[in-house]
Amino acid sequence: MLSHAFPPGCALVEPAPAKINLALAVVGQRADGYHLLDSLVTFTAFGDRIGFSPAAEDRFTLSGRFAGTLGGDGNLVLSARNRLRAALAATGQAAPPVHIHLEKNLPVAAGIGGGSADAAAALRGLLAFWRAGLPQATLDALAIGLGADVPMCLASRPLVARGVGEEIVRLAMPALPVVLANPLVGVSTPAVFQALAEKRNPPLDLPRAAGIDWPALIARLRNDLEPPARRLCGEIAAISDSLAASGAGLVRMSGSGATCFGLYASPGEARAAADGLARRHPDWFIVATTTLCEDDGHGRA
Ligand SMILES: C[C@@](CO)(OP(=O)(O)O)[C@H](O)COP(=O)(O)OP(=O)(O)OC[C@H]1O[C@@H](n2ccc(N)nc2=O)[C@H](O)[C@@H]1O
Ligand SMILES: Nc1ncnc2c1ncn2[C@@H]1O[C@H](COP(=O)(O)OP(=O)(O)O)[C@@H](O)[C@H]1O
Repeated sequence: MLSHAFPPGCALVEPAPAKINLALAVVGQRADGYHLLDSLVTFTAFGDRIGFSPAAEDRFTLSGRFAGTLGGDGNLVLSARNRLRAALAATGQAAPPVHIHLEKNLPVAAGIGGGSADAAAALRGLLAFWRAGLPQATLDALAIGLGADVPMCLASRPLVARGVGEEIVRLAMPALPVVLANPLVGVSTPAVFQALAEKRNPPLDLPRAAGIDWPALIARLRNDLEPPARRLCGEIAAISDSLAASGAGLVRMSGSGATCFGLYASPGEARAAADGLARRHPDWFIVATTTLCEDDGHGRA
C-alpha cells in the first residue's frame, strides 16, 4: 500500500528496514583503522520507505518525521543512485531519470543503520525500477563502497556480519517482538569506535545447531560498543533503564547507539510497553515492531 506521503503515480516502493545489532563483538582493527566485527543482526518491519517514479529529470524529495534532520545533498540515496547508474552505464544498461522519494521514519545517527538501509533500498529499488541487473560481485562491491553496513542492509534478513561488514552469513531466526527507543541525541559512529579501549575482544559464541532458544542466546551475548557509547551519551542509561522497567526480557544497545532495543514475550506486550514509554517520554523516539524472518526479508541480494 502506498502512503499518501508518496508522490501520486509512484511506480515502485522499496522498504528500508531498520537494522538491529542483537549482539556485536569488536574482534580487531584493520591497518586502515576500520574495526573487524562479529555481529548478530536482524531487521524490523518498521523502517524508512523509498518510492521511485519516472521523471523528465532526476529529483529527490523527502517526507516523514525525520526528513528535516537530513540535507538533500550528500544523502546516501543519491550516492547509491549515482554509483549504480555508473556501474550500469559500464555494462551498456539504461538508467533514465528518476524521481526518488525518501520517507524518513528512522532517526539519524542512531545505530539502526538508517542511512545504510536507505542506500541498500535505493540499490534494490533502482535495479527493479530500471529492470537492470549486475553480477553479484559488482553489487557487493558497490554496497561496501557506500558504507560498512550496506551489505547487511542489502540482505535485510537475519544474519551474522563479519569483517568490517562485508562477510554475510544468513541464518534462520524467528520473528521477535521488540521495542526500539532512542533519546533523539545523535551518536557519532567514529567517536564510539575511537572511545573503545580494547579492540581485540573474543568473537560471539554462536551455536550452529538448530532449535536455538534465541532470546536466551542473545541474552548471553554482548555489544562491545555499549560501554564507550554510554560514556559519550548519558541518555543511553535512561533509555536502557526505562525499557527494562517496561517489562523487556532483555535490553541492549544496537550498533554504536544510542538506540536500545527491548525483547518482549509477545507483540501485545511490546505494544503496551511502547505506549507506556511514549506517554512518559514524549520527546523520545519509541516504536514497537517485529523482527523480519528469513522469508519476509526484503533483500534480493
Ligand atoms: C557500528 C555499526 C554496526 O553495524 O553500525 P551503526 O552504529 O553505524 O548503525 C557499523 O559497523 C557502522 O557501519 P556504517 O555506519 O555503515 O559505517 P561507515 O559509514 O562505513 O563508517 C563510518 C565510520 O565508522 C567507523 N567504522 C565503521 C565500521 C567498521 N567496521 N569499523 C569502523 O571503525 C570508521 O571510523 C568509519 O569512518
Ligand atoms: N538517507 C540517510 N539517512 C540517514 N543518514 C544519512 C542518510 N544519508 C546520509 N546520511 C548521513 O549518514 C550518517 C549516519 O547516519 P545513520 O545511518 O542514520 O546512522 P548509524 O550509522 O548510526 O546507523 C549521518 O551523519 C547522516 O548525515
